[in-house]
Amino acid sequence: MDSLIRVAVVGAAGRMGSQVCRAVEAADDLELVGRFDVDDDLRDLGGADVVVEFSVPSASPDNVAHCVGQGVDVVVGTTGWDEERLARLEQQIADSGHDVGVLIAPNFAVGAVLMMRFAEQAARFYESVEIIELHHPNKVDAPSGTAARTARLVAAARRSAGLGDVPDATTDDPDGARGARVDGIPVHSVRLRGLVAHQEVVLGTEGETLTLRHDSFDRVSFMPGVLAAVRAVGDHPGLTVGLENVLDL
Ligand SMILES: NC(=O)C1=CN([C@@H]2O[C@H](COP(=O)(O)OP(=O)(O)OC[C@H]3O[C@@H](n4cnc5c(N)ncnc54)[C@H](O)[C@@H]3O)[C@@H](O)[C@H]2O)C=CC1
Ligand SMILES: O=C(O)C1=N[C@H](C(=O)O)C[C@H](O)C1
Repeated sequence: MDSLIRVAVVGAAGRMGSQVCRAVEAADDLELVGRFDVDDDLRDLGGADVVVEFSVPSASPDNVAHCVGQGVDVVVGTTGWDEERLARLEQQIADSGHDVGVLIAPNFAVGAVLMMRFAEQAARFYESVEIIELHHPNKVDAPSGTAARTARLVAAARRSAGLGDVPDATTDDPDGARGARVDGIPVHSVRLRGLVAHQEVVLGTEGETLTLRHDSFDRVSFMPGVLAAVRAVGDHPGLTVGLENVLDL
């Protein structure tokens, strides 16, 4: 049998981190060698081959930079990776002198990845599009990373197709009822006890609408994607954004 992949988890005490620890322990080809959370010294990362990072947006860039500096591949699920952060990370990888791979995915659920792809494909056929993301009320960031990425993919597809702004006659919205705009696409965030992670992409044109919806009812839904990324990241040196890159989509 090939040697086991040694995995450490950063953010191990959190909702996602603890689920990842259980998934790694249950996998025959992986070995859990470290659990790190806030205030732990990451040092040599427990001798890990791959780190899985699910912490908070304010801490993730430093944690990932530490792993890169140690020459350890990283799978990142934490949100908040805007263009500026990604550019800085790309430079850190280039400067590290290590042939290291970093895979960042805003959503590891296969259905969510497909939803993003379908939304991108559908975008050019519809004049209107809005995104509604719905999450548990303990989530600290809004809009969700998934919604932000979906909006950017849809906006790029619309631009390629020569579509202009989404139609919207609103001139009077003192309470922000029309939601946020990400790359010109309206995004609405709902926080509700009982939910886990959900998103709708609603597209409309004359006489018809199309609704794409994905629901994660349990955090186990993210685990096949996380484990696929752990197994693949060593074959993807440099920075990779999106699980679709290891799913052959
Ligand atoms: N990509 C994906 O598929 C998914 C991404 N997420 C994202 O993952 C992140 C974590 O989500 P949850 O687990 O629900 O949050 P959580 O709040 O349950 O867990 C975060 C953990 O990070 C720890 N932490 C805080 N500062 C740290 C530091 N400096 N170093 C190491 N650990 C630190 C906290 O103590 C906590 O244990 C969020 O950004 C969330 O949006 C969540 C679900 C799926
Ligand atoms: O915080 C969460 O729970 C989730 N965060 C990610 C996001 O912001 O898109 C992925 C998923 O939606 C769950």
